[in-house]
Amino acid sequence: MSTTTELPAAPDPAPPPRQIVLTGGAPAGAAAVTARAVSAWFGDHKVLDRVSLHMPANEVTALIGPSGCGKSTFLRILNRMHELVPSAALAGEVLLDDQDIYRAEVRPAQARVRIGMVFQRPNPFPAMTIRDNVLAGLKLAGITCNDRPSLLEESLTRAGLWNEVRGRLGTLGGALSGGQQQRLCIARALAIRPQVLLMDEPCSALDPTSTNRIEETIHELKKDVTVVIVTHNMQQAHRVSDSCAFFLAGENEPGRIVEADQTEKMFSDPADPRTLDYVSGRFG
Ligand SMILES: Nc1ncnc2c1ncn2[C@@H]1O[C@H](COP(=O)(O)OP(=O)(O)OP(=O)(O)O)[C@@H](O)[C@H]1O
Repeated sequence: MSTTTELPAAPDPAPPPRQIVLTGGAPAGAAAVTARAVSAWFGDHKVLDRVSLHMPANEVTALIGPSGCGKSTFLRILNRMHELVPSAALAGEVLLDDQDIYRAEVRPAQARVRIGMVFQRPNPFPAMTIRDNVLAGLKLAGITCNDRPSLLEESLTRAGLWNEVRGRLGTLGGALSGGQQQRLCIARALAIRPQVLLMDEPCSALDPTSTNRIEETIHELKKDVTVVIVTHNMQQAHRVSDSCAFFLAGENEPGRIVEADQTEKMFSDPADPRTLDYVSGRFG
């Protein structure tokens, strides 16, 4: 006797994931940032003197050095925020890949779409929902998105927050913990898909567990964004960065870079003894 066995029907192939398309934003992919002979002033107070530094694409560069040596000023020059201070002036060039972000035809807002920033204190819009916080930058930057729910999920996932908030996207951003608020701010910065993310002491207001989460996030981020981070925490600089630049200002002198190199070299065998003294906690 012969029997025929019907093969079960093959399952339908899963539909391909819909591609999220942003219109009016930055070009895709991380970009390198190069500062050439950057000097900066507040009024007649010169705070940086001819700082040159290359920050490679898809890497994390840490800016380290004692308080007041100009790290934050340098960071703010990299996305044209320095010029928001009325007395501020600067000289030199900042190249994003090979284009000067200070050339006449570039509007500051355009530069800030390509080079996002996360600040020391989490600054979500407290009365806005988590969803609206993340997507807030699109409207401000004049960017449209074909699939906002997917962009929301993508941004929160990249910021390491999706699993914690996926069930309460309509609740207020101000109700999250400090560490979650900082990751919400990272998601907000990522939602417009910048090529570079600047982080100014992003963990200094956070507990060790939240700090750890943000460091993990930074590791993930460099796959598709260049990260430049200011940190006073030498262990953090060592853990998260590929290269470091050590800033120092003498008394009544502007800040300068003493040395910049691969992080491992800076922490184990720096060229300048002042770098070793600083990274090993002997001053600053
Ligand atoms: N808005 C401002 N107006 C005037 N001077 C300023 C302003 N911001 C910074 N400065 C001065 O510029 C110098 C460099 O400050 P900056 O904040 O860049 O240093 P920093 O290395 O980031 O310090 P910290 O590690 O303490 O944040 C300091 O002398 C500071 O007082």
